[in-house]
Amino acid sequence: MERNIRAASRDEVPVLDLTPLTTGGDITALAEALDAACRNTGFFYVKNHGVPEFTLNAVFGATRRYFALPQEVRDAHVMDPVFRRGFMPQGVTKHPGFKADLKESYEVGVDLPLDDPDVAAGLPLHGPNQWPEEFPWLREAAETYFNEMRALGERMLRLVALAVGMPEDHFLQFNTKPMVQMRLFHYAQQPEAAEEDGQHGAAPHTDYGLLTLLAQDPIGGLELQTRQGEWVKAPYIDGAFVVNIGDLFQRWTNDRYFSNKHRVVNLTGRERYSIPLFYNLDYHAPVECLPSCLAEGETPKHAPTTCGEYLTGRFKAVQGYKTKEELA
Ligand SMILES: O=C(O)CCC(=O)C(=O)O
Ligand SMILES: [Fe+2]
Repeated sequence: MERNIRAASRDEVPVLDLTPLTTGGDITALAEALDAACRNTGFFYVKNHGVPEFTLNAVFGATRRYFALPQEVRDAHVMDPVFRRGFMPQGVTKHPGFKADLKESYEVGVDLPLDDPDVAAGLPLHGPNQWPEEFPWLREAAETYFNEMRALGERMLRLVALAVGMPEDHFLQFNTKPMVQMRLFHYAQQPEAAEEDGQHGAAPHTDYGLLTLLAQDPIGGLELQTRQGEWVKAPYIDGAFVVNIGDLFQRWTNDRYFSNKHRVVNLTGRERYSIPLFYNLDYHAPVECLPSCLAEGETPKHAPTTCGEYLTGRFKAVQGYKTKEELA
């Protein structure tokens, strides 16, 4: 069924050409365009981002292949509760006020060995990835794509720092062991009645972190809320990523940028696949109003926190996450 929702306009979700960032050129104008997009919906596309097309195609191919495996096979790779890497079955993600999301995922992060001091100390969400030995193609494609996207996220840190009026290397100070999370998603076709029933592919939510870099599937399905509160579709643009900002970025900017709600509804009659990468900073990175975002006479709207504390809190609220101590 076609949904009676209009597509976002190019003003609402502009396309930014990252060529100057990719080639080491002058990024001032790009930072201004990003600032304008983030003051509006907080959603934009990026093209000429430097991530090779074959790497993207390979990870989508592996994702389709993985989710075509029998459920029992995937259940054998179910994520470990402490590090949260591996297969996350349908039903785990549940946003307050909605039924559990219909999607299932494979969870990947920054791969840290067990003897890493932060892992050994039990720092939440830090640890090794989990790979099914019998399917080396999954690891191969996912790691290659993760590394490319992590590098893109890191390049974009310069851009977002300039956009908010900070020195270009501001966020790079807190980028030693960033809490980057990638999710390979599979959305089954959703029954039409599900949405009225409070169930979605992904229920309306805001993202938690700094930047989300999303590879969409050509069938579409992502919808976002404009600043006026209208739901619009995020069209598929070949070769471009959808980028949006999350709650942490809203806090850094004292709400100059807004972490906008979005959702996924898949009424296409087809399977949908998507791959978001959530770019965040180090666990202990301070999250408080940036000096450049506090106008005279203004006060910070949010209490200071850290990247890791905030993310851990959101994971607890939405995905039933428990820390190592809580599990013990
Ligand atoms: O699958 C998508 O297109 C978006 C997923 C999403 O919003 C999320 O995982 O935060
Ligand atoms: Fe999201």
